[in-house]
Amino acid sequence: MSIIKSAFRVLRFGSAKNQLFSLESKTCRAFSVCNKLRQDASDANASKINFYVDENKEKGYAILKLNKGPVNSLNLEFLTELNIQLEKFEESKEIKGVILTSSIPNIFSAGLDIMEMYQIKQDRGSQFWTALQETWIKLYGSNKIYIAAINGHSPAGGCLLSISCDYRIMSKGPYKIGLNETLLGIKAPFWFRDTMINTIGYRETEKALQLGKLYSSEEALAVNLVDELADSKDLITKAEEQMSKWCAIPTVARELTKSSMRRDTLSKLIAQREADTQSFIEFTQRDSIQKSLRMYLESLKKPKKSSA
Ligand SMILES: CCCCCCCCCC/C=C\CC(=O)SCCNC(=O)CCNC(=O)[C@H](O)C(C)(C)COP(=O)(O)OP(=O)(O)OC[C@H]1O[C@@H](n2cnc3c(N)ncnc32)[C@H](O)[C@@H]1OP(=O)(O)O
Repeated sequence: MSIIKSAFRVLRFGSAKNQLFSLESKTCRAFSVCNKLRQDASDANASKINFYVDENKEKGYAILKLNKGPVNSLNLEFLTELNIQLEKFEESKEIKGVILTSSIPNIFSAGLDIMEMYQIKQDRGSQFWTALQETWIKLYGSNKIYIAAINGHSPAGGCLLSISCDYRIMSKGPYKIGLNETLLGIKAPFWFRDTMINTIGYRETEKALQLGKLYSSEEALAVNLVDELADSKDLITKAEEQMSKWCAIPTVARELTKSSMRRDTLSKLIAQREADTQSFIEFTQRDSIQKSLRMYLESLKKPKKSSA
């Protein structure tokens, strides 16, 4: 059961009951829009393996490895598949927690697939944004323990995935993490911002978001964007050690505590999902934004200087 649902339970007889049930029904409507997409995604991607799941039911946790080459960029189909998997974890009685990592060396996730924002039709854009909202609500609102084992670069949407987890361990190395949206000419959505504030505090977020700052792993540790650094070869072992520690905490007390910390941030998006999607569509259709995205895409496609 998700944090949102348990929040409804806890407050069932309280004065917030009507407001929360209205939030829940809005959420359910938005989720049902995704049902057909889910079916399409599972049909279309039956032959592709965009992530691996390694479940250790004896120990009570799973390892989810993102595997969508070349850079785990998040497009509609990938997000839809991930949402199905997150739901399976949430419903599992055996799985208490999930280690989220990537099978692609040096890359955790390059964030949102920029092609989902560039010259995209309104319908697709709307489905894409709804799927992204759902991923965040499921991850940030999960009752399970999520530990991010960040094995490489984690910009923008990759950073959002990481900060939606409960604990972050990052590989030592020349990797970057942060919300760099302003460098693409766009403003980070309020729920990206709020998740960042909840992680590193207001002042640091204000600087980081305006500058589009990408932190090195050492800098990320210094501002609590990540909780721990590890040598690449030890990353998963360290994540498993941490997971055992979290799994040993009394479950209901931990879940209620997590829920109480995250409920307000989640409710803010849930109350205005449709308006947020409209803002995304309106914003990304602006000529100035399309121009910025085109320039950014071109800079990504430029041949890289040889290191030799
Ligand atoms: C009123 C307000 C309303 C709200 C408005 C909302 C507006 C939208 C808000 C959301 C915005 C942003 C969130 C995002 O996540 S945007 C994505 C940001 N990501 C990045 O900036 C990362 C870009 N990528 C990199 O920096 C590097 O690729 C890397 C991750 C460091 C890896 O480097 P590498 O050298 O190993 O690989 P590289 O050669 O660069 O890339 C390989 C190929 O992959 C393509 N690619 C990389 N990143 C992306 C991406 N994010 N989307 C799509 N494609 C990507 C790259 O172009 C290469 O392609 P090719 O092989 O040359 O064809």
